[in-house]
Amino acid sequence: MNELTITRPDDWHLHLRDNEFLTQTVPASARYFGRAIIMPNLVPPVTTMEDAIAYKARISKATPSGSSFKPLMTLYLTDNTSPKDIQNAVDSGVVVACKLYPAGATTNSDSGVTNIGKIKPTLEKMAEVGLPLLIHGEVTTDDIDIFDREKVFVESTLEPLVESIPTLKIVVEHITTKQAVEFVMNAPERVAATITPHHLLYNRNHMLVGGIRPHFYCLPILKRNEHQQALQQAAISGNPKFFLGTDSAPHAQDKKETACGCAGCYSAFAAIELYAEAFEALGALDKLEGFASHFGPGFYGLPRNTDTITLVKSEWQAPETLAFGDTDVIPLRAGTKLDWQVA
Ligand SMILES: NC(=O)N[C@@H](CC(=O)O)C(=O)O
Ligand SMILES: [Zn+2]
Ligand SMILES: [Zn+2]
Repeated sequence: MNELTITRPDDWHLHLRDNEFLTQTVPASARYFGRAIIMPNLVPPVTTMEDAIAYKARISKATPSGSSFKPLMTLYLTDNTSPKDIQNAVDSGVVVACKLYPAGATTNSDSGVTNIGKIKPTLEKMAEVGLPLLIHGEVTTDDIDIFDREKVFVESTLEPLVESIPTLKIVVEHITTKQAVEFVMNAPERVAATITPHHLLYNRNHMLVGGIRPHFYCLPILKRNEHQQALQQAAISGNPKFFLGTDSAPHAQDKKETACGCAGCYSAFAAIELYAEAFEALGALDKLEGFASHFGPGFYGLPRNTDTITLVKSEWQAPETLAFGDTDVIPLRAGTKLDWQVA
């Protein structure tokens, strides 16, 4: 297949950062994504409906004229997020979900939730009003190995949470293990997962064999190839619980190439192109449209986009660097050949 036309896709997990960065990050995603779930881990985080409205306005200002790109805003849950905050968020009509970062789990998660038990009434309120809970699913305790943090979170936190609030919609974000795949597959219909392009295309060997490659460092960290294979099978399965979320998370080059580098891969410049490559390698290009364009809106209860985009098989080279505020970001696959382009 040399050409593929699909319903316009959406990105259900995206970091746009803020202020001077928006002029680069927003046009990159607005190029062909219809909508995106905008992650709230700014400094300070987006914790109130007012913050979300103001952030949305800054994103809209950076959206190219003529683009129909729609940011879908989220709130960052803290130990202090109250049921009233949830009600305000829903009433605003701007917030479509709330994000749970276990405190200390990832970039800008210091104000995250220290103990899920503390916000049970808030989560119950979310269930009542139908707001999905988006979860960075990793435990953070020192005694748990970084490669096991998602697996342990599934057992210790997700399984009891799904039971304890029987109507709460949950997205396990950026899953990276076969345990997470199995958990989501066996969970009720109200539980889904996003899968990133980098976790489909790479495993920890790509990051660590022959030299350490900081631009593959993200959280949850790349795992063994058997986990990569489980994610690939989930993505091409046609199961609507698994859908596209890039977790495109740009950091300036000097924040990645340093003694203690930040976690996050920047993929938004070529996201659907990278997914197409991954699906093609699995002989499953026919499954891309469901994953990228149908299952996400289905889960969120939103209409599908009504127009299409066309992917063309035609080799090009990913840029070595891209502008990022007054610095640079090194994109995923910098300087290498990509097979697909959006016409
Ligand atoms: N995925 C990452 O490695 N980093 C994300 C945060 C996140 O999604 O966990 C970021 O904001 O940089
Ligand atoms: Zn995360
Ligand atoms: Zn993320």
